[in-house]
Amino acid sequence: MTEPVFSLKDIIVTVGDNVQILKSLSLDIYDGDFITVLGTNGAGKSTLFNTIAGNLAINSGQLLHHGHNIAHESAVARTNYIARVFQDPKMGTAPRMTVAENLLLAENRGRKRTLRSRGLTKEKLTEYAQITQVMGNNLDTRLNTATGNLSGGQRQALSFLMATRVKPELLLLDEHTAALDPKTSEQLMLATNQQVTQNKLTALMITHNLTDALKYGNRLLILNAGNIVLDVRGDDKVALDEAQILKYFIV
Ligand SMILES: Nc1ncnc2c1ncn2[C@@H]1O[C@H](COP(=O)(O)OP(=O)(O)OP(=O)(O)O)[C@@H](O)[C@H]1O
Repeated sequence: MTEPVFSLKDIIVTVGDNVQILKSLSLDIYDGDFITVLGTNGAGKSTLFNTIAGNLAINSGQLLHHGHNIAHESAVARTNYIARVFQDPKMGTAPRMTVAENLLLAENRGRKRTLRSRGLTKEKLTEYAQITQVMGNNLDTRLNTATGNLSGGQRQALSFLMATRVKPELLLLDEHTAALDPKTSEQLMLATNQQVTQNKLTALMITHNLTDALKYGNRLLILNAGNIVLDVRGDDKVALDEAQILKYFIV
């Protein structure tokens, strides 16, 4: 069987007075997995992402990347192979820089100075027009606009493109469509699915939208009280419905 790209083994995370918020959580993430992550408020979904991204220390257990324990690696070091898109459109982009400048910045992430691209050439701008056009929200007409002047949907689409400009080994989507109006949210979700499947990205997506969780991805997780209570993939996921999912939403 293929080795997982990331493996969480018996992860315990405690806060405050020894309160466990992840309780011996184990999870193997395989190349190409597109996993939707559900759970009640406070179930531990963002804590799981913070743990994987290195924003929260683990108390015990192992976090393996291709078999190597990265639990003590800094969050900054992990950005070389893990990318994240947050719920808040203001995060993930530099507001005073233009769309094109932000994309160039993302492209240079993790590269040595000598390998950096030569700046915003005509060819680059043509390439950026093509990749932004795919997002279907006129971002391609705003390449020279300061990011702070974009709509929330355009800014989230840009955050997504930046997170995936250099193909990450793991993409963490943290309710990235939740702050958008229904139409814009659906548009970004469709573009997300297209990009994740076409580019064979490995991704975890937290959502409170049961329809999206069922519709997208090859695998679905439900967290409850700091642990995984359901982990289904393939045909088992296809066979799930909202009523079955809701049975796992125990507060
Ligand atoms: N740094 C922290 N200090 C104290 N408690 C924390 C910390 N981080 C998370 N928690 C607590 O851990 C629990 C899980 O929080 P988490 O944010 O992971 O839940 P969630 O599933 O993402 O919820 P939501 O759907 O509301 O975003 C909550 O009870 C939260 O209050």
